[in-house]
Amino acid sequence: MSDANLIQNVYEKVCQRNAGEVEFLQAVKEVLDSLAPVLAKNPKYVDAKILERIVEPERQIMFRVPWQDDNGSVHVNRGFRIEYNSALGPYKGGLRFHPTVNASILKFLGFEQVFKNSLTTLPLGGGKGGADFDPKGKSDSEVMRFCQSFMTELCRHIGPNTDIPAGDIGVGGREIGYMFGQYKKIKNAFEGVLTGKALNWGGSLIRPEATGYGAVYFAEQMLKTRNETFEGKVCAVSGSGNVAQYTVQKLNELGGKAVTLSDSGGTIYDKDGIDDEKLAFVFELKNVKRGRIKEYADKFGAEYYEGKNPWGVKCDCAFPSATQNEIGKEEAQTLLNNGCYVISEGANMPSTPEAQELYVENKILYGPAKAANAGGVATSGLEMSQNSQRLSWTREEVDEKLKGIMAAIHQQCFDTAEQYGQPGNLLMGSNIAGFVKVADSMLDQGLV
Ligand SMILES: NC(=O)C1=CN([C@@H]2O[C@H](COP(=O)(O)OP(=O)(O)OC[C@H]3O[C@@H](n4cnc5c(N)ncnc54)[C@H](OP(=O)(O)O)[C@@H]3O)[C@@H](O)[C@H]2O)C=CC1
Ligand SMILES: O=C(O)CCC(=O)C(=O)O
Repeated sequence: MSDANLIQNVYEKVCQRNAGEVEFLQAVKEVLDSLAPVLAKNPKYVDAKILERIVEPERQIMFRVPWQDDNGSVHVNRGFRIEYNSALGPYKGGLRFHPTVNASILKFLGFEQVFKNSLTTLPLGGGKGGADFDPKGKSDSEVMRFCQSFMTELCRHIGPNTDIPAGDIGVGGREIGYMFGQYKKIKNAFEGVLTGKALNWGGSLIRPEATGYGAVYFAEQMLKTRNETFEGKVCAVSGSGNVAQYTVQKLNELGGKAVTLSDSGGTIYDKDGIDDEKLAFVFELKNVKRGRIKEYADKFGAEYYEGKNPWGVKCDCAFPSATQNEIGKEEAQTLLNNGCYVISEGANMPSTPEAQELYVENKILYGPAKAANAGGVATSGLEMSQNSQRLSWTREEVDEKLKGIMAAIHQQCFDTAEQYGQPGNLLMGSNIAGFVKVADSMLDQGLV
């Protein structure tokens, strides 16, 4: 059978076994579509059925999460942990609390995480988890009770050498704190079982900043290949949560001008730029008051586009930092028509396959999610190292390491794309470079 046919067969089997899981199937197809030249060079992967094994999660855990609201009413949510692949190290990846969470979304995220973590060069396997719980509009006490109930079950499955969750959409410092407290109480162990912890009790400097900073460092590396910098570049950023906030902060520091932010209600457009003072308002609005981005427009007289995303705004660079499939073919074409030529994905799988095809065809500087947003999990890896050594590194030390890791990831993707005859195609480069290390480790470890 030809390698292309083998890949098609594997994909069809995944479709049959995971019928209707559209996000998961999309993520699998993207990786498989890059792999024919790797199989041609490495028949050992075919013989050992690496593709058939790598698409299947090692373990999928689903559980009931009962909790009580402030009025005493009982609610039941569904919790998950997908322990996808441990060839490179313990399972590592975030937890998402959002009403749309289901097995398909967490399997796509877990699958992506395997290759992303491989690119970081750190010893991290891949996993993801979460619940269809919506923290929006809930009191702190309700969020705490939910987190405690979630961890009461999850704690059986995780540990500092087994599986180390972190944050993602809807899970920030507050939620990590409540979950850590419950884990410690049940296990009677103060250990590095979660990352994204607060500094006082085992967190790392720069972890909150890392995903956003990393996406900007990655874009900086892409610009460097054309002898350019961020100086004067107009940047569109989506989302207004953790990743978006620190993306804007780093862009400001490097001379870029961020002009948009968004949430599920709409987009703000500030043609003068979201400077550090305005960004401080966003930090307070989103992380303390937990308000809507529209209030930025009210406060600073910026434009507000109700129900719209930022991709219609003229920009040089785009940083999708909200959620999956937020840039479709039409939005991608609009970005290109408006002169955008740098896309660095802070969110996971924010571009549809049709949008990705346009980026590659037009040879723009495209940093795919599993490479461009790997700074978050990489810094989680640095948090784990500090926990193991009972040490805390300085802000400068962690930031330097993050910068070095992002440059190394870019170089790996760039070199791999060249090696496989597709110079500049970092989509292909990231998929192949991420895959090869995991595949080789699976071969080393036998049929497990
Ligand atoms: N945190 C991390 O370290 C990492 C995060 N990522 C990815 O980055 C992205 C953002 O995560 P993060 O910043 O942590 O999450 P947050 O919860 O802090 O922020 C998410 C932001 O995205 C918006 N958003 C979420 N869903 C939608 C939607 N369906 N439509 C429009 N806007 C939406 C939210 O708006 P609203 O409040 O209205 O829902 C909010 O502004 C995700 O794709 C995540 O997987 C990737 C690597 C690491
Ligand atoms: O820091 C981590 O472990 C998880 C980060 C994450 O969820 C991601 O990279 O998507």
